[in-house]
Formats: sequence, structure tokens, C-alpha cells
Amino acid sequence: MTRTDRRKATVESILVTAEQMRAIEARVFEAGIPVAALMEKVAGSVARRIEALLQEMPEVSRVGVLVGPGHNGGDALVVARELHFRGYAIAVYQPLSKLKALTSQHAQYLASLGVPFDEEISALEGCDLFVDGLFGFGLERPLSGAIAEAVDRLNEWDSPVLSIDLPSGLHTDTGQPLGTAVRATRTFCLGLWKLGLVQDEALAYVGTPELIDFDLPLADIEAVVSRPPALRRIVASCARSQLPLDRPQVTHKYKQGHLLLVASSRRYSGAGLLAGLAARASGVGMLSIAVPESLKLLYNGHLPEALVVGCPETETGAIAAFPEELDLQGFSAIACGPGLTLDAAVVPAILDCPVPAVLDADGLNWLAQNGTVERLSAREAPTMLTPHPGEFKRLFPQIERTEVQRCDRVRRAAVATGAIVVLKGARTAIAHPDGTVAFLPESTPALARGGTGDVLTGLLGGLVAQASVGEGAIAPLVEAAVWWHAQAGRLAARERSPLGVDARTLTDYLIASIVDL
Ligand SMILES: NC(=O)C1=CN([C@@H]2O[C@H](COP(=O)(O)OP(=O)(O)OC[C@H]3O[C@@H](n4cnc5c(N)ncnc54)[C@H](O)[C@@H]3O)[C@@H](O)[C@H]2O)[C@@H](O)CC1
Ligand SMILES: [K+]
Repeated sequence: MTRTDRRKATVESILVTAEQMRAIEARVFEAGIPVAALMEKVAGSVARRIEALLQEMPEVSRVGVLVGPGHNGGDALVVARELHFRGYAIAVYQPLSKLKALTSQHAQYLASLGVPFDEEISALEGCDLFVDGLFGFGLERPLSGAIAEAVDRLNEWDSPVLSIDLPSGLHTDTGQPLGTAVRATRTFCLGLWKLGLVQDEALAYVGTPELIDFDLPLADIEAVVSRPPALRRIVASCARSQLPLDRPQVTHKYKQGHLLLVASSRRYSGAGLLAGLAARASGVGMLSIAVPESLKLLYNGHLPEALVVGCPETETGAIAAFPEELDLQGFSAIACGPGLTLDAAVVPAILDCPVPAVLDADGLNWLAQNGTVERLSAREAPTMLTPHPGEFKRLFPQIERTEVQRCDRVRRAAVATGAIVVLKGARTAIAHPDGTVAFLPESTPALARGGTGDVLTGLLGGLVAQASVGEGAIAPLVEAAVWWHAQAGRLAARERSPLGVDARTLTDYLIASIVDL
């Protein structure tokens, strides 16, 4: 990989906090680039990008530009100037009279060109497009008074809004609106991806995010951001490259991993089927499924290739124990949890077994009742937990109470337990025991349906089983599984509408979403 490629890969994959961005910028300025030159370069790139978008928007003639007191406002003024010269009618909303020096100079020049400035947002009413440069990264103070009212007013209008760096009002790290925030159609994130943009709280504000790379030197990025970076985005090309698509020519089924799926009860008979169908799509060499004895026929019917292990049942129809002859150590991975109910008595045996394990649903609920941290830190083999926020809260009540930010909560959970923790959400976060956290930047709300979590468990289990018999590391595969699951959801939503992504259908789209790679 050349240095240029490495820089590009780094820029695509890391997430920075406001503090880190500030430190990187400071190094660049210290090294000598004039602030005005950088602003011209960055805002010039944004302007060219907007001009390209405008080629597809012939209806736009009047552009409203929101200008704040700092350099985000300066960027917006450069964009406004360029669009003015391209023939667009520009109107500027500038609520605060005191501007930073550079911003003030740009304002003075734009005004000299005859562009009208106003301190009332109503002056922009009826514009065909808005450019939001009120506040950029590092905002701490909540928006209030007339500016907050102006933002709320803007949010009621229909024309598209393009935000520079972040939607104004959003906290750079938490992604939460400070008082209120601009609801953008598109956000041009400058230089490096900001952590806040991949938080669930930010999604209603960010619109389509896009990175404007302005050539921050790799040395300056690496001087501030640790290696491996503590915070990352899952990049599609990297996730894809982890999938076990290239098999050796000479192999056999047991060399491709043997997954034991432990799932279902008479009450929740379908959960294990969904996980089993997803495990099938993972390409795992052998699939065994342990279910209550009375469900054996059902499972044989739906998953003819699987070895179905009928287990003794409790009175309630849960798995009471594994059959004596079942050797847990003979599997390359175990995935446990979907549909078990808390009556199932199999989790301790899995925890005691030195085989990689994925725990979900009632596997997690069992842990929550029996001491998550103590039980997991004693384990020798890799463990993966896939909680949704409710399960996470039950698993880690102390962490939930002390940490405000999701990113910190999930990181602490992974460090404390030694497990890889997949905290599911609109933007799933994956924390590793070394303290690094990766976020899935693209997904679809169509996946918010019962059973899609069972699909993830089966898929992840199947991939982990393959990695654990091969040379591949398990950690990157967890991220690949989360990415793949979302890709399947996105493809299904595109082809069948967001209503057509039931969990059973999702399992069909797993293969469809990777066949043309
Ligand atoms: N300096 C440069 O050449 C570059 C600057 N960039 C731009 O600069 C931005 C960051 O600039 P700044 O650090 O000036 O930050 P802002 O543009 O967000 O402005 C901060 C100013 O707003 C005021 N302020 C903060 N909260 C407020 C509130 N709630 N109500 C009223 N006023 C409030 C502060 O007193 C401060 O003066 C980036 O987001 C980006 O757009 C980037 O283009 C990179 C290059
Ligand atoms: K902004």
C-alpha cells in the first residue's frame, strides 16, 4: 500500500472527537499553512461539490446561506461567493454581528458584490436551497433565543438543506442536538469523520453524510489518533474483504467450521430457524442445531442439511440439558440464545467450554441474572455478545448508570468482560476488549423487526466457526457480519420496500447482497 493509499484508507475509516480534530488542525496550522488558505481550499471543495449537485437540480435559483460567527460561517461565505459567481441569487442570514476576523473579511467582500445580508431568518423564506454554516465542530453551548428560533423555522421549510461540517447545533461527539439543531438533507463532513455523525441521536439531523477530504497529512492524523484508532467506521470494502469467499481448492466440510446453534423452545420455536437459515448463508461447513426434542421434526423439515440435536425438555418446553453424548468441545463455535427462554439450563455449560461463543437474547438474559463480568472474565475462548439497548442495560447496570455516552458504555463493557460487545441500534457499535470501538455507518430502519437479531446471531456464529478453524482473526469478522446483515437489509428494502424486510426474507437476501462482489 502506498502512503497515499494508506492515508485514504485512514481518512475513510477513522472517527474523531472535537478535541482530536482541534489537535490535528492545530498541527497543520503550526506547520505553516495559512488559515485563510485552508479555508479557501476546504470551502472551495464544498462549493464545487454543491455545484455538481446543482447540475441535477435545475429548479434551484435562489440559495439561502446561514452564516455563524466562526469559521463555519467563513466556509459558508466562501460557498456563497462561488455560487454568486455561478449566477445563483444569494441571500445571507447572519444573526450575530461580531464575526471572527477571517469570516468578517469574507462577509465584507460578499456584501460588496451586492449580496443582501439580514439578521432575520424570514429574509430567506422561499429559497430553493439552504447552506448551513451557523456552527461547526466543537460546539458546546446550546443554541438559544433568536438563533434557536431561526433554526426551528428553517426546519419547517421544505427546501433541501446542506450543512457544512455538521448540522448546526449538533454536538460533535455525542451527536445530540444542543437545544435544537438543523435538520440537514446532506452533511458535508470536513476532513475527518466526526464521531457524533454515527450516533443514533444524530440520524434525524444528518441526512446523507459525505466526507470532504482536504488532504490532512497522515503524519498529523497519526500523531493525534492512536494506532489502531480507538474509534472507527466500518468501511464496506474492508468488511467485504473479510468474508470467507475464497476457499482453498482442497478442503472438506469440517475444515470449513462446525457451528453448534443452541436455540428455541416450544414457546419460541421459530427463532432458531431464522438463526439456522442465516448460518446456512454464512457458508459454514457443518451446522448442528440443539433444540428441545419436540421441535426436532420441524427443524429437520426446514434445515435438511443440519444435524438436529434433540435435547431433553423442561415442563415449559425449554432445553433442560444437552444430551450426554454431545461433546461441546468438538465444535468450532457455539451460538446460543435465540428463543431459549430463561428456563433453559444450558448457558453455564457453554461458558465453561473453551470454544468461541456468540451469546444473544436469553443467553444474555441468563448472564444478566448470574453475573456478567464474573462469568465472562473467567472464559478462555473469545466471546461475542449481541445485546440490544434493553439487554445491554440488564447486562451492565453499573456501566449504564455511570457513562453518558453510548460509545464509552460499550467500550467499558468490552474492556470489563474481555468480550466483543455488539450493541445493536440504528448505528450498531462494536467494542473490542482492547478498547477500540467500530460503528456501522450505513443501515436501514427496515431491520427494526422481530427476528432480525436471530438472523445476525446465526450469521455471526457461522462466520466465527469458519474463522476459528482457519487462520482468520475473529474480531474483524464480527464487524463483517454486522455489515453483511445490514447490506442484506438495505438490498431487501430497495427491492421490496421497507415493509418487505421480514426476518425470514432477510435470510434470503444475505447471499443476494454479496453475489456480485
Ligand atoms: N480554520 C480553518 O481554516 C478551517 C476551518 N474549518 C471550519 O471551521 C469550523 C470550526 O470553526 P470555529 O472553531 O470557528 O467554530 P464555529 O464556526 O462553530 O464558531 C464558533 C463561534 O461561535 C460562537 N458560539 C458557540 N456557540 C454558540 C451559541 N450557542 N450561540 C451563539 N454563539 C455561539 C463561539 O463564541 C465562537 O466564536 C469547522 O467546523 C469548519 O467549518 C474547516 O473548514 C477546516 C479549516
Ligand atoms: K454547520
